[in-house]
Amino acid sequence: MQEPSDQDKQETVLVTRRDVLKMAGVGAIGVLIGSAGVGGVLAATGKLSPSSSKSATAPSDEEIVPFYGTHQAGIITPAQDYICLAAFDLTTTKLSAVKELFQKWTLESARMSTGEFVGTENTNPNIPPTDTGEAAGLSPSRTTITFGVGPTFFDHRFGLASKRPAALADIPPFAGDNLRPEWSGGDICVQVCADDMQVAFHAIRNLTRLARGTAVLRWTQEGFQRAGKSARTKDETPRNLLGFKDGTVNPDTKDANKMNQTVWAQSSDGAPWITNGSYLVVRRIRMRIEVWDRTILSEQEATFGRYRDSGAPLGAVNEFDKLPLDQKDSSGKSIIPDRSHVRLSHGDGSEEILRRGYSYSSGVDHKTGQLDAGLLFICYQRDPRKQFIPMQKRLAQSDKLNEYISHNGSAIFACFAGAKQGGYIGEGLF
Ligand SMILES: C=CC1=C(C)c2cc3[nH]c(cc4nc(cc5[nH]c(cc1n2)c(C)c5CCC(=O)O)C(CCC(=O)O)=C4C)c(C)c3C=C
Ligand SMILES: [Fe+2]
Repeated sequence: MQEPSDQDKQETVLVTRRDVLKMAGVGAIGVLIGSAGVGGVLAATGKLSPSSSKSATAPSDEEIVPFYGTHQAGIITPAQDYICLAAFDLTTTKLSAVKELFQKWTLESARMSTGEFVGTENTNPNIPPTDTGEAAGLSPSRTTITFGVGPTFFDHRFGLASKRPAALADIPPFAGDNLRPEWSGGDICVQVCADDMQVAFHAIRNLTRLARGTAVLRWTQEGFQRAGKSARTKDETPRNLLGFKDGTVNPDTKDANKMNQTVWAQSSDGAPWITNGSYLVVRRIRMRIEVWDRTILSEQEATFGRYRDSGAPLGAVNEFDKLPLDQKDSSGKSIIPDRSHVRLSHGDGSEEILRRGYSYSSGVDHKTGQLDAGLLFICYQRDPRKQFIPMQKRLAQSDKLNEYISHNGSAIFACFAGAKQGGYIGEGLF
């Protein structure tokens, strides 16, 4: 049999999305998609037989990350290639409106995660389409949409002050911070990750549209990790914009006990509604790329405490070797320098965070003519007071890397537990 051409494959997916539209008029779409997914819709429309719904032309299981579950997707999910991170401020003072927003966001996020359109009405010529359309024909791309609320969510406006968890601490100022309000804070955050930037953008755009009258965007930041297709090996650690492998040491997301110890908030932690959720800390960290590029290799490696090429710790051979923190050279100096990034971030090893960062490049800083590029540092944890905050305090004080970076955005959010089908994100709080 002749292999379908790329054009054929695209056509089939386009048909999928048009079929979804047509079926919306029948009113059975939610039930159908809830139980069968997009492949089921295709099958029901006769465009694909059920057995072919996992073919190259229909979204396969690998392209869909389930939205519903005990935990929100997008936290321990293996990182996708792209991120669109958005912080919103609420413009309403009615808690009922906030609750409705989360209900709408939940339903539509679940749909977008399977590659469906937002809403049901896209063909009536007399009204604007409910979906903005730019993701038509695109795969679900492992989209995950993750929601959280910041400390300001618990101020006087909604009567929720008593529900603010102690772990949702204000991030204290750190030495050298250069924070800007336009990249900091927010009542709500929405993290969209996907293997296609257009799909991620589509999600943020449509969620913003749904929030009209209730919340407005405060800031957004897009980021990238690497292009999945261009990575030589799927499991290779991605490199940051300073050229080093970044993400080598991270708690094992497949180890459920470890995740309960380090990432997921527990019922014993004090705020029932956040149980099975997690705390997100975001820092927008600009890199002084031009200065770094004039720095000799041995100094770059001493800055991180790792070799650039292999990613191995200085004094070791392989990327995943243990840090030889006690090893000294002939003059008695530590092989992993005292002020190196890995030594300081590692500390005594008792504080661990789940890093899920992305590189960003946001054009030129017109004041200096230099690139505004760096790391959108993202980490998840069970309690930032015991994890991110003490770690960043050490780094801010002495990290050699500080010569080459500047933290210009900061935010913290309590990310809800996952939702059950029929429920909604944030249900325990409202
Ligand atoms: C407060 C937490 C951290 C910030 C902020 C941070 C910024 C930052 N990191 C890199 C690059 C690398 N980080 C690496 C390791 C590493 N970093 C942190 C924490 C923060 N980093 C931790 C906990 C670790 C692991 C420490 C350990 O136990 O070994 C590495 C080495 C490779 C790796 O393990 O990923 C690199 C490279 C940049 C560029 C940056 C700010 C721009
Ligand atoms: Fe780091």
